[in-house]
Amino acid sequence: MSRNLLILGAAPNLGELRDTLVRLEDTIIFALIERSQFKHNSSIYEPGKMHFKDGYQGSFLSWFLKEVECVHARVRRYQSPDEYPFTDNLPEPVLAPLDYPPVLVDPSHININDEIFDAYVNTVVPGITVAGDDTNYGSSATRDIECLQALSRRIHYGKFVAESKFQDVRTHDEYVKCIKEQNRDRLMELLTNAPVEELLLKRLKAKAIIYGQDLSSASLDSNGTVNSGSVPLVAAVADCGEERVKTRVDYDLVVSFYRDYVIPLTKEVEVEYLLHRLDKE
Ligand SMILES: O=C(O)C(=O)C[C@]1(C(=O)O)C=C[C@@H](O)C=C1
Repeated sequence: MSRNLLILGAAPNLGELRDTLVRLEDTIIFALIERSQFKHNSSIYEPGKMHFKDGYQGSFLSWFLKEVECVHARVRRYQSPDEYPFTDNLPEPVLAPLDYPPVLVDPSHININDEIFDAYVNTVVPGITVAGDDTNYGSSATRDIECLQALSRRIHYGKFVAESKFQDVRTHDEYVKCIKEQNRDRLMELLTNAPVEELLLKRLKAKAIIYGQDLSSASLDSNGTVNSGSVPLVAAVADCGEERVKTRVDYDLVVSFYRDYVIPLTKEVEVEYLLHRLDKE
Protein backbone atom coordinates (compact mmCIF):
# COMPACT_ATOMS: atom_id res chain seq x y z
CA MET A 1 0.00 0.00 0.00
CA SER A 2 1.33 3.48 -0.77
CA ARG A 3 1.81 6.04 1.97
CA ASN A 4 0.10 9.38 1.77
CA LEU A 5 2.60 12.15 1.07
CA LEU A 6 1.06 14.16 3.87
CA ILE A 7 2.32 11.64 6.40
CA LEU A 8 5.39 10.49 4.49
CA GLY A 9 8.37 10.84 6.77
CA ALA A 10 11.67 12.46 5.87
CA ALA A 11 13.13 9.24 4.46
CA PRO A 12 10.92 7.77 1.73
CA ASN A 13 11.19 4.02 1.63
CA LEU A 14 12.14 2.64 -1.81
CA GLY A 15 9.91 -0.42 -1.38
CA GLU A 16 6.85 1.72 -0.69
CA LEU A 17 7.66 4.04 -3.56
CA ARG A 18 7.95 1.06 -5.90
CA ASP A 19 4.55 -0.16 -4.66
CA THR A 20 3.10 3.16 -5.78
CA LEU A 21 4.76 2.80 -9.21
CA VAL A 22 3.28 -0.71 -9.52
CA ARG A 23 -0.19 0.59 -8.63
CA LEU A 24 0.15 3.39 -11.17
CA GLU A 25 0.74 0.74 -13.87
CA ASP A 26 -2.89 -0.30 -13.34
CA THR A 27 -4.11 3.29 -13.54
CA ILE A 28 -2.15 3.88 -16.75
CA ILE A 29 -3.21 0.65 -18.48
CA PHE A 30 -6.89 1.25 -17.68
CA ALA A 31 -6.63 4.87 -18.84
CA LEU A 32 -5.10 3.71 -22.14
CA ILE A 33 -7.86 1.11 -22.57
CA GLU A 34 -10.44 3.85 -21.99
CA ARG A 35 -8.85 6.10 -24.63
CA SER A 36 -8.52 3.27 -27.15
CA GLN A 37 -12.30 2.82 -27.47
CA PHE A 38 -12.44 6.05 -29.51
CA LYS A 39 -10.86 6.72 -32.88
CA HIS A 40 -7.69 8.74 -33.22
CA ASN A 41 -9.65 11.98 -33.77
CA SER A 42 -6.46 13.74 -34.82
CA SER A 43 -8.19 17.11 -35.15
CA ILE A 44 -8.25 17.51 -31.36
CA TYR A 45 -4.43 17.68 -31.37
CA GLU A 46 -4.02 20.16 -34.22
CA PRO A 47 -3.75 23.84 -33.28
CA GLY A 48 -6.33 26.02 -35.01
CA LYS A 49 -8.26 23.01 -36.32
CA MET A 50 -11.36 23.59 -34.20
CA HIS A 51 -13.23 26.84 -34.24
CA PHE A 52 -13.31 28.59 -30.86
CA LYS A 53 -15.79 31.46 -30.56
CA ASP A 54 -13.27 33.48 -28.54
CA GLY A 55 -10.60 33.14 -31.24
CA TYR A 56 -8.38 30.67 -29.33
CA GLN A 57 -5.79 29.29 -31.76
CA GLY A 58 -4.38 26.28 -29.89
CA SER A 59 -5.56 22.68 -30.09
CA PHE A 60 -8.76 21.44 -28.51
CA LEU A 61 -6.77 19.21 -26.14
CA SER A 62 -4.56 22.11 -25.02
CA TRP A 63 -7.60 24.26 -24.35
CA PHE A 64 -9.31 21.47 -22.41
CA LEU A 65 -6.16 20.70 -20.42
CA LYS A 66 -5.78 24.31 -19.39
CA GLU A 67 -9.39 24.55 -18.24
CA VAL A 68 -9.13 21.32 -16.22
CA GLU A 69 -5.84 22.39 -14.67
CA CYS A 70 -7.34 25.76 -13.67
CA VAL A 71 -10.01 23.98 -11.63
CA HIS A 72 -7.52 21.54 -10.16
CA ALA A 73 -5.10 24.36 -9.28
CA ARG A 74 -7.89 26.10 -7.38
CA VAL A 75 -8.33 23.03 -5.18
CA ARG A 76 -4.51 23.01 -4.69
CA ARG A 77 -3.66 19.90 -6.73
CA TYR A 78 -0.31 21.35 -7.82
CA GLN A 79 0.78 22.13 -4.29
CA SER A 80 1.19 18.42 -3.78
CA PRO A 81 4.86 17.51 -4.41
CA ASP A 82 3.88 14.64 -6.71
CA GLU A 83 1.58 16.64 -9.02
CA TYR A 84 2.86 18.77 -11.91
CA PRO A 85 0.75 20.80 -14.34
CA PHE A 86 1.10 20.75 -18.14
CA THR A 87 0.07 24.40 -18.46
CA ASP A 88 1.22 27.60 -16.78
CA ASN A 89 -0.23 30.80 -15.34
CA LEU A 90 -2.67 28.79 -13.26
CA PRO A 91 -4.87 30.47 -10.64
CA GLU A 92 -4.12 30.46 -6.92
CA PRO A 93 -5.91 27.89 -4.75
CA VAL A 94 -9.15 28.88 -3.07
CA LEU A 95 -8.15 26.82 -0.03
CA ALA A 96 -5.42 27.34 2.54
CA PRO A 97 -2.19 25.43 1.73
CA LEU A 98 -1.65 21.96 3.17
CA ASP A 99 1.41 21.31 5.25
CA TYR A 100 3.49 18.81 3.27
CA PRO A 101 6.62 17.57 5.02
CA PRO A 102 9.66 18.77 3.06
CA VAL A 103 10.69 15.39 1.62
CA LEU A 104 12.13 16.72 -1.62
CA VAL A 105 14.81 19.36 -1.99
CA ASP A 106 13.52 21.91 -4.51
CA PRO A 107 10.60 19.77 -5.66
CA SER A 108 9.18 22.00 -8.33
CA HIS A 109 11.91 23.10 -10.67
CA ILE A 110 11.89 19.92 -12.77
CA ASN A 111 8.81 19.51 -14.90
CA ILE A 112 9.13 17.41 -18.05
CA ASN A 113 5.46 17.39 -18.95
CA ASP A 114 6.18 18.83 -22.42
CA GLU A 115 8.18 15.70 -23.26
CA ILE A 116 5.46 13.49 -21.78
CA PHE A 117 2.80 15.31 -23.81
CA ASP A 118 4.75 14.88 -27.08
CA ALA A 119 5.42 11.19 -26.50
CA TYR A 120 1.81 10.53 -25.58
CA VAL A 121 0.19 12.48 -28.42
CA ASN A 122 2.62 11.46 -31.17
CA THR A 123 3.44 7.88 -30.21
CA VAL A 124 0.85 6.42 -27.88
CA VAL A 125 -2.43 7.80 -29.22
CA PRO A 126 -1.85 6.83 -32.88
CA GLY A 127 -0.71 3.39 -31.65
CA ILE A 128 -3.62 2.51 -29.37
CA THR A 129 -6.46 3.96 -31.45
CA VAL A 130 -8.02 3.12 -34.78
CA ALA A 131 -7.29 5.78 -37.41
CA GLY A 132 -10.17 8.06 -38.29
CA ASP A 133 -12.69 10.44 -36.79
CA ASP A 134 -15.76 9.43 -34.78
CA THR A 135 -16.47 12.99 -33.53
CA ASN A 136 -16.10 11.92 -29.89
CA TYR A 137 -13.78 14.84 -29.29
CA GLY A 138 -14.76 15.65 -25.71
CA SER A 139 -14.67 11.99 -24.65
CA SER A 140 -11.30 11.42 -26.31
CA ALA A 141 -9.76 14.53 -24.76
CA THR A 142 -11.16 13.65 -21.33
CA ARG A 143 -9.42 10.25 -21.56
CA ASP A 144 -6.26 11.88 -22.87
CA ILE A 145 -6.13 14.14 -19.83
CA GLU A 146 -6.55 11.17 -17.50
CA CYS A 147 -3.72 9.34 -19.28
CA LEU A 148 -1.45 12.41 -19.22
CA GLN A 149 -2.04 13.08 -15.53
CA ALA A 150 -1.30 9.48 -14.55
CA LEU A 151 1.84 9.41 -16.70
CA SER A 152 3.05 12.71 -15.30
CA ARG A 153 2.55 11.56 -11.74
CA ARG A 154 4.37 8.29 -12.42
CA ILE A 155 7.31 9.89 -14.14
CA HIS A 156 7.78 12.73 -11.65
CA TYR A 157 7.64 10.18 -8.85
CA GLY A 158 11.23 9.66 -9.91
CA LYS A 159 12.09 12.57 -7.61
CA PHE A 160 10.99 10.60 -4.54
CA VAL A 161 12.75 7.49 -5.81
CA ALA A 162 15.93 9.50 -6.33
CA GLU A 163 15.68 11.03 -2.87
CA SER A 164 15.35 7.60 -1.26
CA LYS A 165 18.38 6.34 -3.19
CA PHE A 166 20.34 9.44 -2.19
CA GLN A 167 19.52 8.82 1.45
CA ASP A 168 20.43 5.13 1.38
CA VAL A 169 23.51 4.85 3.61
CA ARG A 170 25.01 2.13 1.42
CA THR A 171 25.31 4.40 -1.61
CA HIS A 172 25.07 7.88 -0.12
CA ASP A 173 28.78 8.76 -0.44
CA GLU A 174 28.91 7.58 -4.03
CA TYR A 175 25.90 9.73 -4.92
CA VAL A 176 27.41 12.77 -3.21
CA LYS A 177 30.66 12.28 -5.14
CA CYS A 178 28.85 12.02 -8.50
CA ILE A 179 26.69 15.04 -7.73
CA LYS A 180 29.70 17.14 -6.80
CA GLU A 181 31.36 16.09 -10.06
CA GLN A 182 28.03 16.62 -11.90
CA ASN A 183 28.65 13.21 -13.44
CA ARG A 184 25.38 12.51 -15.22
CA ASP A 185 26.41 9.20 -16.79
CA ARG A 186 27.62 7.70 -13.54
CA LEU A 187 24.45 8.84 -11.75
CA MET A 188 22.40 7.13 -14.44
CA GLU A 189 24.43 3.95 -13.93
CA LEU A 190 24.09 4.12 -10.15
CA LEU A 191 20.32 4.54 -10.11
CA THR A 192 19.60 1.96 -12.82
CA ASN A 193 18.37 -1.39 -11.60
CA ALA A 194 18.09 -3.62 -14.68
CA PRO A 195 16.37 -6.60 -12.98
CA VAL A 196 13.65 -4.28 -11.61
CA GLU A 197 13.06 -2.89 -15.10
CA GLU A 198 12.96 -6.37 -16.65
CA LEU A 199 10.45 -7.61 -14.09
CA LEU A 200 8.35 -4.48 -14.53
CA LEU A 201 8.08 -5.01 -18.31
CA LYS A 202 7.06 -8.65 -17.88
CA ARG A 203 4.46 -7.73 -15.28
CA LEU A 204 3.18 -4.92 -17.47
CA LYS A 205 2.68 -7.23 -20.43
CA ALA A 206 0.74 -9.72 -18.29
CA LYS A 207 -1.40 -6.91 -16.85
CA ALA A 208 -2.10 -5.36 -20.26
CA ILE A 209 -3.19 -8.76 -21.58
CA ILE A 210 -5.34 -9.54 -18.54
CA TYR A 211 -6.94 -6.09 -18.14
CA GLY A 212 -7.34 -5.77 -21.90
CA GLN A 213 -9.42 -8.90 -22.37
CA ASP A 214 -12.89 -8.39 -23.71
CA LEU A 215 -15.09 -10.66 -21.64
CA SER A 216 -18.33 -9.46 -23.21
CA SER A 217 -18.89 -12.79 -24.96
CA ALA A 218 -18.35 -14.76 -21.74
CA SER A 219 -21.49 -16.03 -20.06
CA LEU A 220 -22.46 -17.78 -16.83
CA ASP A 221 -24.02 -21.22 -17.02
CA SER A 222 -26.74 -22.38 -14.62
CA ASN A 223 -24.12 -23.29 -11.97
CA GLY A 224 -22.70 -19.79 -12.11
CA THR A 225 -19.54 -21.04 -13.85
CA VAL A 226 -17.96 -18.74 -16.39
CA ASN A 227 -18.28 -20.08 -19.89
CA SER A 228 -15.56 -18.34 -21.82
CA GLY A 229 -16.59 -19.14 -25.38
CA SER A 230 -13.76 -17.84 -27.53
CA VAL A 231 -12.48 -15.53 -24.80
CA PRO A 232 -8.92 -16.26 -23.63
CA LEU A 233 -9.54 -16.25 -19.90
CA VAL A 234 -6.98 -15.10 -17.37
CA ALA A 235 -5.59 -18.56 -16.68
CA ALA A 236 -4.48 -18.86 -20.27
CA VAL A 237 -2.50 -15.68 -20.10
CA ALA A 238 0.33 -16.75 -17.85
CA ASP A 239 1.76 -19.00 -20.51
CA CYS A 240 0.48 -17.29 -23.64
CA GLY A 241 4.09 -17.29 -24.89
CA GLU A 242 4.48 -15.60 -28.23
CA GLU A 243 0.97 -16.37 -29.41
CA ARG A 244 -0.91 -13.12 -29.90
CA VAL A 245 -4.00 -12.58 -27.84
CA LYS A 246 -6.59 -10.07 -29.04
CA THR A 247 -6.99 -7.35 -26.42
CA ARG A 248 -8.63 -3.94 -26.13
CA VAL A 249 -5.26 -2.24 -26.06
CA ASP A 250 -2.13 -3.31 -27.93
CA TYR A 251 -0.08 -4.80 -25.09
CA ASP A 252 3.17 -4.74 -27.05
CA LEU A 253 2.69 -1.02 -27.51
CA VAL A 254 2.09 -0.53 -23.78
CA VAL A 255 5.32 -2.41 -23.08
CA SER A 256 7.38 -0.55 -25.69
CA PHE A 257 6.01 2.78 -24.47
CA TYR A 258 7.15 1.99 -20.95
CA ARG A 259 10.51 0.68 -22.18
CA ASP A 260 11.23 3.58 -24.54
CA TYR A 261 9.58 6.51 -22.74
CA VAL A 262 8.14 5.97 -19.25
CA ILE A 263 11.19 4.36 -17.65
CA PRO A 264 13.78 6.56 -19.48
CA LEU A 265 11.82 9.72 -18.59
CA THR A 266 11.55 8.62 -14.95
CA LYS A 267 15.30 8.11 -14.94
CA GLU A 268 15.80 11.51 -16.55
CA VAL A 269 13.79 13.04 -13.69
CA GLU A 270 15.87 11.09 -11.16
CA VAL A 271 19.17 12.28 -12.66
CA GLU A 272 18.03 15.91 -12.95
CA TYR A 273 16.81 15.85 -9.38
CA LEU A 274 20.08 14.42 -8.11
CA LEU A 275 22.22 16.85 -10.10
CA HIS A 276 20.57 19.66 -8.11
CA ARG A 277 20.25 17.77 -4.83
CA LEU A 278 23.09 19.63 -3.15
CA ASP A 279 22.43 23.07 -4.65
CA LYS A 280 21.13 24.48 -1.39
CA GLU A 281 23.66 22.89 0.93
O1 LIG B 1 12.65 1.29 -8.95
C1 LIG B 1 13.62 2.04 -9.14
O2 LIG B 1 14.70 1.85 -8.56
C2 LIG B 1 13.52 3.15 -10.06
O3 LIG B 1 14.42 3.95 -10.12
C3 LIG B 1 12.33 3.26 -10.97
C4 LIG B 1 12.63 2.65 -12.32
C5 LIG B 1 11.32 2.77 -13.15
O4 LIG B 1 11.18 3.75 -13.88
O5 LIG B 1 10.46 1.91 -12.99
C6 LIG B 1 13.71 3.40 -12.97
C7 LIG B 1 15.00 3.00 -12.89
C8 LIG B 1 15.41 1.67 -12.41
O6 LIG B 1 16.30 1.09 -13.29
C9 LIG B 1 14.27 0.80 -12.14
C10 LIG B 1 12.99 1.22 -12.18
